[in-house]
Amino acid sequence: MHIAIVGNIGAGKTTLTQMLGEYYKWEVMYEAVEGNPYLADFYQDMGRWAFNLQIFFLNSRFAQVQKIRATTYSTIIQDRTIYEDAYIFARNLHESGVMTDRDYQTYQLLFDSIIRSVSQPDLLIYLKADIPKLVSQIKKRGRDFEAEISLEYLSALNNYYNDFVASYDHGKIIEIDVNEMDFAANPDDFQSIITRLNKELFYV
Ligand SMILES: Nc1ncnc2c1ncn2[C@@H]1O[C@H](COP(=O)(O)OP(=O)(O)OP(=O)(O)O)[C@@H](O)[C@H]1O
Repeated sequence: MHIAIVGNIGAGKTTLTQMLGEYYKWEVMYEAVEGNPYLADFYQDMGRWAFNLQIFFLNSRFAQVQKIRATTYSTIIQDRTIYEDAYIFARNLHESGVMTDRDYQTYQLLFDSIIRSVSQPDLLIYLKADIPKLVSQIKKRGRDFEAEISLEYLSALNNYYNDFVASYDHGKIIEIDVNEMDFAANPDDFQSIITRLNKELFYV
């Protein structure tokens, strides 16, 4: 089974991926942040590095979905999906004028070829958070290269996330509003997520 957590920067995907992986003994797949050759440069100069970063993420996410496809014996939980790269991040970079038309077209042609051989996740878990929550979590983790992320960027991404979730038709999706939650520190919050997942996955 393939389960994936989707959500904006700072929504808490990585933490929840790790916690659910431990709880259910699922295999976990994180996104490439440490050792990502473009991410820090991208946040310094988006226009220069947008295309390079998108190609890097697309390739790394494609490698993940191929691995997930080849894994038939266990459940895998994935931290962010290939859909978010294309339908949210790349689309936003193009529509905000950061990525040129020709780069975006090249990206899309590659994405279209790739997506034909990608199986959809069995379940998506969308962590929905408003801007103040995202900002406070980004600040809390204190990555230098994320210090300059603007409110406009976060809020444009949130709009694309809402569109994406509203029109998602590749499979099941559940939405968890995390604005008032701290599932890392509060066991009741984590339990409420487990209860929802048990219902969804195991009908209990
Ligand atoms: N396709 C993409 N285009 C641009 N930036 C991306 C893309 N995919 C991921 N990123 C960036 O890579 C970093 C990923 O960090 P991380 O794995 O901690 O996830 P996150 O998005 O911060 O979410 P969370 O806090 O929910 O785990 C973030 O700065 C994120 O914006």
